[in-house]
Parts: sequence; C-alpha cells; structure tokens
Amino acid sequence: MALLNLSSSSSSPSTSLPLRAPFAAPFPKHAAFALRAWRPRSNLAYFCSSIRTKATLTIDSPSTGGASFPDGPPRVLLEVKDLKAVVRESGQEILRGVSLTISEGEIHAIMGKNGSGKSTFSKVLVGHPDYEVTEGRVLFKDQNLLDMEPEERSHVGIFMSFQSPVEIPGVSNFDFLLMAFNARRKSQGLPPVEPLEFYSLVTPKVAALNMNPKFLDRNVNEGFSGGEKKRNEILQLAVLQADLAILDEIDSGLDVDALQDVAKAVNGLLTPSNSVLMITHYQRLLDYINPNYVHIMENGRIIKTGDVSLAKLLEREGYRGIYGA
Ligand SMILES: Nc1ncnc2c1ncn2[C@@H]1O[C@H](COP(=O)(O)OP(=O)(O)OP(=O)(O)O)[C@@H](O)[C@H]1O
Repeated sequence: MALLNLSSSSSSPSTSLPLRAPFAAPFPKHAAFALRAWRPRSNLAYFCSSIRTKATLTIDSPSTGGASFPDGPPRVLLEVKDLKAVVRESGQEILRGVSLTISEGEIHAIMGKNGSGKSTFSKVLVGHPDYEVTEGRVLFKDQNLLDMEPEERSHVGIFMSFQSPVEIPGVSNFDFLLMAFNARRKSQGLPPVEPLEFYSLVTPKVAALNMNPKFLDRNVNEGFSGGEKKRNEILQLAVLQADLAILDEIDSGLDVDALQDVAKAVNGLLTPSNSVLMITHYQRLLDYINPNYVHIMENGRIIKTGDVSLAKLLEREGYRGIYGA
C-alpha cells in the first residue's frame, strides 16, 4: 500500500494517507477519489498546434473526410462501446449506451442539456464509486479500464478535473500537489522529489496561469472563488499531466481573462500523444480550445457527432436546431 505524507499547513510532511484504501481519512471521500484520479507524467509538455488538425478514422465525423496520415493513423487512446451505467444506490440508469473513440492528439467536446449524463459519463470513466457499469466496454490504451481501480486509472494516464472541485481543509495546495506528484513518481518506480525542487517545478506553472503564488500556501480550494478553483484544477493538471485530461465544465465561473488563462494553459499542455475530453455548455470555450469533434449527449447517449460547427449551430439555434439538423 502506498503511503503518502501530508502536512497540515506547511510543506514538511507529518501525517500519512494510505492511497489505495478507498477514500481513506483524512480526506473527504471525493477528495481522496479526485487525488487517485490523477496521473502525472514527468516529461515536459509542449504545445503542438498541429494536433488540432489531426482526425481519426474511427469516428463518423465530417472532419475525417479525406484525412491522410503520412505516419499512419493516430493511435486510439480511449474506446468506449455501448457503455451503460446506473446509480449504484438506486439502480437508476443514467448512461444508456455511450460509444466514443478518442485518438491521440485529439480534442473532443461533449455538449448536451442539463441532466443528459455528461458528468456521469466522465465520472464513470475515472471509476467513481457512485456508479455501476452494467454493460459495455471501455478500453484505454488497449487495456480494460473497467477492471481498474480509480488509482490505477490515474496511473495509466487519466486525469479528471471535476465540475465542483472539492475543498481539503488542513492541506496546503503545495503539499497536496507535491504528494500527488510523488505518488505518481512512486508508481513509476522513481524517487520522490524534495519540496525545494518541486517548488522550482511548480512556480512557473503558477505564473503561467496568472495565479498568485500565495495560492500554493492556502488549503486546497478552501475559500477559493469558483474561478480560482477552476484555475487550481488546471494547475493540478499542469503539474501532474495526463494522457487523457477530462475537463468537466472548466469554463464555468470563469471571467473572460481567467477563461483565456485556463485555455492557454490547457493548450500549452497538449502534445501529439495526449488528448482532451471536455464537457461544456458554451461555444465560448471552444473559441479558445478548438475541438476536433463535438458530441451532443442526450438521455445518456451520444446522439450526434460533428465538428465545431455543431457547437456554433447550438449557440445560434439552441437544441431545437441540433435535433432538427
Ligand atoms: N449519484 C447520483 N444519484 C442520483 N442521480 C444521479 C446521480 N448522478 C447523476 N444522477 C442523475 O443523472 C442525470 C445526469 O446527471 P449528470 O450530472 O451526468 O448530467 P449533466 O449532463 O452533467 O448535467 P449538467 O449539464 O447539468 O451538469 C441527472 O438527472 C442526475 O440527477
């Protein structure tokens, strides 16, 4: 069992958290879950705008037409087939057969009315305990994701930014990031980094997000405004990185400047081999993070897939326009 050291208010470790124990104290259930859903990667990320022009051969979308791949088609990262899931407690079916394929270097956006199942889908992907998968399959890098514990999912490369990031009283942002970063290193057989070295690693990322460095000393999300929480989520992603970043409404609660900072940071993390799945209600985010594919979810299924013009149609005409299209 991996043991992580946490301090309550400074960067010097003092208490231990058993990472593998499900939702172990002292973190609230969802905080521990969130921690385990992260997967950092040690290589330096770099921006490659060319990924936005890549297309996949596996999704029926207008933007695949005529695509050619001199180096071969991009590798499929995530393949979801006929995924059905219920709320564990009540048995209520929420996902009713979701199918979606994401290849390396692609940005996918999921849009849909309130309650259509978008967040549930993303939470099921990271193994949220509130839901039980009843049918379907999910392969991530050719491995059966559904067989994995949430922690393993983070180790194989999935990060999720939650719609409502949790507060973790008594744990500083810096300690939390360091702990998560070192947990990942441990899973890769690497030695932990010391706080001083980590400080040099994290401060440029804080600056890139236009965050006040004082946020590193504050307890995780405690007293943060909605927008500050969202920036903080992206800081976590920037530090930990992932092969697949699932971003659930990162644009909600952001002012115009914050939206640009966050979008810039996300764009800066993209490489030809990683991917983003973002959930959003609004076209404005897609102006900054340009998706290859836009999916519309309705009643627990993806009912339409297209390019960014689908989001523009939605903005113009609402869901009536989509259903009639
Ligand atoms: N743990 C749960 N217990 C009971 N109902 C749930 C649970 N999780 C999801 N649901 C229900 O499933 C439906 C889909 O919820 P979900 O949060 O996935 O929707 P969404 O598309 O993300 O909505 P929004 O755009 O409003 O965020 C909703 O009716 C919601 O109430």
